[in-house]
Amino acid sequence: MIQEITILPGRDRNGQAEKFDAITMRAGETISIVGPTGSGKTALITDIELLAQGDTSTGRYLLLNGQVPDEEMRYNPTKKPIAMITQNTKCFTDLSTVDFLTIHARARGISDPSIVRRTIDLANTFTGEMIHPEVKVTVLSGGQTRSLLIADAILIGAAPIILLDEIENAGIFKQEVVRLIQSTGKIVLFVTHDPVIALLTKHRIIMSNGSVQKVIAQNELELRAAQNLLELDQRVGDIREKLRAGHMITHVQLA
Ligand SMILES: Nc1ncnc2c1ncn2[C@@H]1O[C@H](COP(=O)(O)OP(=O)(O)OP(=O)(O)O)[C@@H](O)[C@H]1O
Repeated sequence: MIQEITILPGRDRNGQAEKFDAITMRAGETISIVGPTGSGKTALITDIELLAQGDTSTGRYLLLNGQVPDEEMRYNPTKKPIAMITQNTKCFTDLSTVDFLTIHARARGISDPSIVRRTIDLANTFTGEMIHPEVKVTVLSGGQTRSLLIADAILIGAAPIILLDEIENAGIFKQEVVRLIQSTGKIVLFVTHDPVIALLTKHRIIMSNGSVQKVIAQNELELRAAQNLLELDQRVGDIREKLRAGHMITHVQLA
């Protein structure tokens, strides 16, 4: 059982040693990774995905439960404790959504038949475009695919660590994702440019020039700011959904 994952420092893009001792993330924690374009966010999350052992461009090392992970954990997909979902993650299989989830649930030894419906229902709370159970996974939109895979990772997948790389950009209700994911007991990292996700996560890793600059813990003030931003974001989201559905906006909705 993975209780914690630790990042040990490597080098920045100029080859200088990173200035932190170790970052340990524990089960049930949400962490965002923020920073300007090109600051090394994807490189950091990729180090975690690969369970790097000084063998990537950053020279970082990863520990699981304080130990060097064994080769099986790194290279055997059935043992790997990490699921990564990016903007480019797609399902390549000629199956309907319901069949795809049924096979995954069977492979994971889950016998409760309601798991498939619950996973599709959960995915539909993350996306404004309803996923129909009989639709083929290959024809799902980008937002639907990410919603389905996140719901699948939460309810069916066994991976205790979930990495989400810039999921916010297409048709995803990200506040729902953060809210629901916080109660799963998993370690979840979001690479994000989105202030709502950044403020809702318990910790925030700040990147610059390929290195970790600091780690900020969520505080009361930021949590309140997040709530205000969330209300604003909700209103923007409502208007976005109306526009997507072809409606017109009245000044009352903008007030
Ligand atoms: N510590 C490092 N050492 C060497 N190269 C690095 C390091 N960190 C990042 N890089 C390289 O710098 C480039 C930009 O990094 P990366 O793609 O991770 O940035 P990003 O913050 O994810 O950017 P974006 O917001 O545009 O997605 C990549 O080619 C990456 O391999």
